[in-house]
Amino acid sequence: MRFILGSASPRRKDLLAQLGVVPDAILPPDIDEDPKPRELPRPYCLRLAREKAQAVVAAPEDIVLCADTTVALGRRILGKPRDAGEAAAFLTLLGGRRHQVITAVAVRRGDRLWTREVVTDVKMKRLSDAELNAYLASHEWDGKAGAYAIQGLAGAFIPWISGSFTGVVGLPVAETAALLAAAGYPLYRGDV
Ligand SMILES: Cc1cn([C@H]2C[C@H](O)[C@@H](COP(=O)(O)OP(=O)(O)OP(=O)(O)O)O2)c(=O)[nH]c1=O
Repeated sequence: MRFILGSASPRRKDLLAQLGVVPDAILPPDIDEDPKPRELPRPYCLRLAREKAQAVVAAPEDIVLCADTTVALGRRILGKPRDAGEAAAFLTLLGGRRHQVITAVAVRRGDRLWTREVVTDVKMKRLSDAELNAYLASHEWDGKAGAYAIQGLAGAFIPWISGSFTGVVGLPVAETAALLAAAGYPLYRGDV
């Protein structure tokens, strides 16, 4: 059995390391991440995690783990911003409100698939022009759903969350441990 991380995200690799899991291979899937017309954030996020896990080529005994993180403002999906202008628009929408960060995790072994979704409520303060401009200049928004990363400078904008911090960063470690155990990954055996 090999453990394959199907993700290009360095955060996901680091969060797995927190569980003592080191991938034998990293094979990021390349799927179309466009939402379907009128698709809601939770079904979208779960669909993407599933499609990522199905897209990774693996042997039947291998365990594949993929995830997707989506920022939802009501029914609206805020994906990864295309440029600084879109990042500014996202952060302006999120500031002064509560939103949800959904992370769906999919673990596949052969044709069996285990999934979990974790939803976290996040409150972001309204940003001043100086805060917004400094954040845009940092480029930390690049490649992040909703145009921010709670684990970096944007932590200063987030006074409150309810849910899973690791879920917001990209991989909820408690739920991931449970999925890996369900798939037969030898998590708590020191000899692997
Ligand atoms: C909201 C938020 C998102 N993110 C990141 C996690 C994800 O990497 C990214 C959302 O994009 P994803 O599409 O979930 O993941 P990815 O494209 O980075 O990697 P892959 O599909 O190969 O697994 O946003 C943070 O790092 N911190 C945060 O606070």
